[in-house]
Amino acid sequence: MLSDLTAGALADAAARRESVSYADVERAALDQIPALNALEFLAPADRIKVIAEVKRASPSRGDLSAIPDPAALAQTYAAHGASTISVLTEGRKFKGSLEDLRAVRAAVDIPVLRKDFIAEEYQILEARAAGADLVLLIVAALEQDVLSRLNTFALSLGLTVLVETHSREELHRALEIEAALVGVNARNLSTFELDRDLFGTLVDEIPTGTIKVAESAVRNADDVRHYREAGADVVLVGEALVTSDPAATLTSFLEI
Ligand SMILES: O=C(O)c1ccccc1NCC(=O)[C@H](O)[C@H](O)COP(=O)(O)O
Repeated sequence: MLSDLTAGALADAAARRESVSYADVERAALDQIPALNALEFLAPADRIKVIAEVKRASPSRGDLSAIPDPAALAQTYAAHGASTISVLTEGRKFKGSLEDLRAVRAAVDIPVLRKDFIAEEYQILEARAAGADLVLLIVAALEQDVLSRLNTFALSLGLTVLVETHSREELHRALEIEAALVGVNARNLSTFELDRDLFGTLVDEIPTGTIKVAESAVRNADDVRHYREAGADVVLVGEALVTSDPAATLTSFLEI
């Protein structure tokens, strides 16, 4: 499944490249105002922080929410305490786009993450050109040399990298590239099963000073508490926000 998602994302990037060349997107990326330092926004604090996601649909859950105005949703998230906005830009299964990312970027003054299946430099340039401050790199989708190369490339553009892991081996690969922002995703990308305890089994191996993000499977405030008690600095939440009153739900998450 992950290889299909990545192959689809690469094919879509290749299609966009027909009209926007590498040189064009590089110029647009370098013309942007500097990226916000997401590590400052997500730094450990005496309360949990939330990366709030703009998520219309997913392979595991199908359609979640139409989200006619992603900018307005992002403004609601920001107004109710989100520290960063995640925008799913994958079009085939998640019904997202770079247009969503641009709209969100223009609407909020907190960091914006391009959440996609990134496997080449062109996609990172697209992210920066659209105003992203962070990109996601999924360890399971990348050979170690490619992970390292893309991480270095993203950092060179001033981006922050969220390095996503699903196992001890992947976590060690993330630490090998000295990731400053490490995510443990509860969703098994082959079976889509959720394991809220995975974060807790890996967290002790994440060094002090590294920001620890628990990704996926937050459905209510108890789940946020569970991740917080296990040691999460940040939770990344999609479905629970887009399928409810996002202001009330986010407020309840930040009260724990
Ligand atoms: O959400 C999916 O079904 C999915 C399937 C395959 C790869 C990635 C997938 N989701 C991306 C994410 O990581 C989540 O959108 C994010 O962590 C939020 O998860 P949730 O709060 O459970 O919606």
